[in-house]
Amino acid sequence: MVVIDCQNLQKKYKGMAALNGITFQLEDHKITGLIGRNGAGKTTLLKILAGFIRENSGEVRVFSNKPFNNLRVSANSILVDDQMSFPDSLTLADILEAAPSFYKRWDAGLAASLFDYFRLNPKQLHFKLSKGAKATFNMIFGLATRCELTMFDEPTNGMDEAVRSDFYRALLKEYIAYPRSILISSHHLAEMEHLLEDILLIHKGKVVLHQSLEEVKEYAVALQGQTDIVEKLTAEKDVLHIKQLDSHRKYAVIKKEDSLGVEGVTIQTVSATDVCMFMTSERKGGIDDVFK
Ligand SMILES: Nc1ncnc2c1ncn2[C@@H]1O[C@H](COP(=O)(O)OP(=O)(O)OP(=O)(O)O)[C@@H](O)[C@H]1O
Repeated sequence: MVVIDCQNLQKKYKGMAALNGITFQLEDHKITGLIGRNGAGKTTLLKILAGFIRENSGEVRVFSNKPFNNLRVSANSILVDDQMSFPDSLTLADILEAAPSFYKRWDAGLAASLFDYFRLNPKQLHFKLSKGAKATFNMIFGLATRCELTMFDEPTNGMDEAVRSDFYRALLKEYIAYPRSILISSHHLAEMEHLLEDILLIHKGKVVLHQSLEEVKEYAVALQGQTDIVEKLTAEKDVLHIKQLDSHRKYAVIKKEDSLGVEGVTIQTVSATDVCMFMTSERKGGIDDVFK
């Protein structure tokens, strides 16, 4: 079943395009990583999907409904981010108590166990929590809703190493026990790679790549060897990244293809993180280009 359907989605802020024709579909029961550089449009996309803001043009459907101001969408989806706000007068315990009246699949047992594990104080007010404690509470809230569509925007921001690793584990365990559609934006692809089935890579408000993680890992190869041989081999190719290693050796990343074997050149795999970084880089040589 298609949970999210975006067709040529556009969003502008004061005339500047944040989303510039986003088209993709998300099937249910998958964990998808929403990856992109700063300013790529990830938060804007998530806010539109959650129904918080409205697109300027194009089509967006969540559970076949337009999400903006839609009760069916908001009761079955949640966006966990650092802007989640609750009434100032409510303690954390009050928030957890009120949650099931809106989220019908709310799991009070899970919320209570995670709350204890992370040693949160039930009498604390949400707006007074530290950055890390707020991120932890929001994550617990998001998981306990068991919403059919659960979206996280940079959920580990502010969490320490141990909490981040616990979060990824809790997310995976929850997903296995109660499958749902999870869309998670992060700058830390490498550390959450083990969770992901698919990658949705966006750049400048457009989808650059939407593939399974396995396909992304197979997307490119790196050639390393004598400069003239590497240059000859990559002359007609779509080069994603290039780096001069020393006075006579070069490193180049190209789209994977068969029969590249040439003596004097080693062929290496390219990680999903690097594929995403190279495909969204303005310069083929990255930061090195600035110092040429
Ligand atoms: N409320 C706003 N008013 C004006 N411009 C905005 C607003 N929100 C976002 N933008 C702009 O829209 C573009 C996309 O921003 P968005 O926050 O969606 O990107 P992002 O991929 O989430 O970035 P980051 O990884 O840095 O959080 C950026 O150029 C940003 O400056």
